[in-house]
Amino acid sequence: MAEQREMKEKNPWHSAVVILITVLGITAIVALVTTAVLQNKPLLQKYKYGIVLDAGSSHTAVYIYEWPAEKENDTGRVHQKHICKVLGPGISSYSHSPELAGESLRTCMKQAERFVPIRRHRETPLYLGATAGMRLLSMENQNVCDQVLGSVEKVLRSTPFSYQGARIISGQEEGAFGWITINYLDDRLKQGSGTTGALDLGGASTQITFATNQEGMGESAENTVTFRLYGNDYILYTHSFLCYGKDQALKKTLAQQAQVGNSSVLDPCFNEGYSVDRNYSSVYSSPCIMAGKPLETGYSFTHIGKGDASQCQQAIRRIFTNPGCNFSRCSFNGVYQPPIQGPFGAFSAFYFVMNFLNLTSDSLEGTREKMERYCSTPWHQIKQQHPGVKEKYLAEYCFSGNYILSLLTDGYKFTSETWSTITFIKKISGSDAGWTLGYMLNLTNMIPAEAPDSPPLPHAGYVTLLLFISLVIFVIFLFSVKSLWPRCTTQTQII
Ligand SMILES: Nc1ccn([C@@H]2O[C@H](COP(=O)(O)OP(=O)(O)OP(=O)(O)O)[C@@H](O)[C@H]2O)c(=O)n1
Repeated sequence: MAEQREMKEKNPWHSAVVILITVLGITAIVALVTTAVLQNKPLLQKYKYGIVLDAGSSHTAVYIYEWPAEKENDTGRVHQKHICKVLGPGISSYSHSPELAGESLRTCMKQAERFVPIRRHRETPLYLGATAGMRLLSMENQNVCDQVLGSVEKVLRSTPFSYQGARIISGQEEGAFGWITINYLDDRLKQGSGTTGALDLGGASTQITFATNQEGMGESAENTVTFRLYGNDYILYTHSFLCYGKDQALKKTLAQQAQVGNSSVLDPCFNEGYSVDRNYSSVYSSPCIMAGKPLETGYSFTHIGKGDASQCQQAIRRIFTNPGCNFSRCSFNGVYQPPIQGPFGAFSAFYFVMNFLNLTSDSLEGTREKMERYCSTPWHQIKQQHPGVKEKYLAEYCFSGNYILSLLTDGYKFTSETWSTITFIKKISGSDAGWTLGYMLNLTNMIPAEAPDSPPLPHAGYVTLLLFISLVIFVIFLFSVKSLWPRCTTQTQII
């Protein structure tokens, strides 16, 4: 006790300073920890929304997208919240009663009102993009086409959303925005790493799009699209083949097998035992089949299945014309195509068909074999094996599988080696592969041309580092303070 008293007398501030430093230190640590915890606690996230209607040739789908309000430029942030499939056919099928085209959208638009919070309705952009069905209708009858667009516009304007327009998008846009969608969802754009090509098969058109090096792209300006995204330049090859979607390709194949006047058509692309009465006018009812269209198409015929995959592919090959290639290389119909550069994502009907036929992970040879087997299976057996599948789809799968084989190999020149670079996909990270997301990202400027500046550390890392460094400084400080009074401890220990 005497020594302690002696020490206090020697260092009158000792106890007070040590207590003060300890209190300040503890207070600082508590403050730092509290700040770190508060900064990192999950915030109540606010979301924004965008709606895109894909008015395709076979049907219309309404896509609702959602993204965190504060982080619009972060790759992969926008995701599909909901999809509503409009009942009935695509809007181009309402040419006889255009006003019903708009009416057909009402149910899905009501659904959209429920999926987007009311307070966001007014600011939610709403777009409609029509694809190949409307491209064909505009070729057939521009006036009716305008009436159909007017009818959908009227209904979309009556919704509480921010209507931004209904238009027919070009085949080039359809291809390029499909490419943006899959690469955005795969998080490849911000990384600036290699990209994935896009293969899209619809009912009335099909698109092929892939990034390629500059060499050779000067050959065909109409097949070139350039983008600068997140500070990276992309030169894309893209082509849309109108009339080569799978429904129009089926009509083309049937038309070139049918001879008007014949009462039956024996079709290798349909299963044996399949037999349906059709009218020739249904085959020729498209601007895609103008060539060879007879003046009188009022006859009917019986469409009979023969079930032969090899013969079917021969028939399909004849719809790809070969008028000569004016470029260094072509795909088909004299269209320029540089050497394919994979990997590729194949979506829409590419996926529906190959998924149904269980062909999403087979080699090219395996695919050919399975197609032979599928097509030679009698129709009654196919129906028995797939009782839940819509009969129209079921009947067409032999044709559709062979068409995909032929389009990819005879058309786009995929080989046994490059076949494995194709992945058949429906969704990526919960969002459908297709042009709609890319279209919205582009129109809302959500993908910047330059990479946004980002701090060197993420927020959580920054707070943790700050806390750690502060603790180290505090500990060093304590040790230094302790060493300022060596005699206190030494003297106490000696006694
Ligand atoms: N389960 C399904 C769903 C659709 N389909 C077929 O897939 C094609 C439709 O693909 P989609 O991408 O929806 O085409 P659309 O947008 O309607 O056509 P386009 O882009 O050419 O306008 C149609 O032939 C349809 O019969 C199919 O075979 N199986």
